[in-house]
Amino acid sequence: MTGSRTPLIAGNWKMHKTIAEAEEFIQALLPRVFSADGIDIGICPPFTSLQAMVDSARGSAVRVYAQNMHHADQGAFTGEVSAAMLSELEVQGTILGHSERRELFGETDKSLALAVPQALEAGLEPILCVGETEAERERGDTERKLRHQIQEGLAKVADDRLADVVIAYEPIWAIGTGLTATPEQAQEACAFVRALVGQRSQEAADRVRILYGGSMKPENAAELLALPDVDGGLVGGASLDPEAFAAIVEAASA
Ligand SMILES: O=C[C@H](O)COP(=O)(O)O
Repeated sequence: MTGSRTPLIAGNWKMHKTIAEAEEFIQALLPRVFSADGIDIGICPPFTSLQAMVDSARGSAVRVYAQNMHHADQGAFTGEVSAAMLSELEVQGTILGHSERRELFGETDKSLALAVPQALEAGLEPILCVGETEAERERGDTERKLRHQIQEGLAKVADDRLADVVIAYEPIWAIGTGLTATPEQAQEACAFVRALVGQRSQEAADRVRILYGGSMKPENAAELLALPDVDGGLVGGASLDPEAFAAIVEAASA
């Protein structure tokens, strides 16, 4: 992290927590992060808990993000929600292109290229996820994959809006596996992502926030968050527990 970029620690709950469980979580989290200064804290609950979390977190340091959004204004897209529907809820933003969405629900770079500017236009902060599989890393294709995902995903974003996108580097082999990228691997990939943004605009590259995601937990957070090109974390499993999540926020404040 560098002093010029505000760190963001965002918890992606995936398909976990009912409204009652989400309420219990936020009531336990708020006093634990009360004094976290200069850190943006985000939670990304399922759609069903968004309104309740926005209401409960109002006035606190915690911002609420959705986990997904469709790129169209409206239409026959059963099960999807639009940017306008999310901004009406007063959420801060939304995750886009999580590897689980890409792998299990067929999301493509092409559809994400439409969703990212759509979110920005609606006043939402997109968290665009990118990352390589284990096989891609083993055959030396990490940079090629990241280049493709970043170039395509940001293709329709104007240069002067690039820094309003948050990018999450999540090596797929580290998600939910307990395997974490080494600090060298995380730094190398995040620096590469920043350089890709720099090919469009150096100013944006200096300002854009790049998160690391993949088995981040209290035990490894400080080391990862100290890396110069890692500006925060997109936390899965460890974000389900208020104590563990608060400890990661604490590591970002150190
Ligand atoms: O969005 C979060 C990531 O998929 C990381 O999940 P994880 O921390 O459970 O590995």
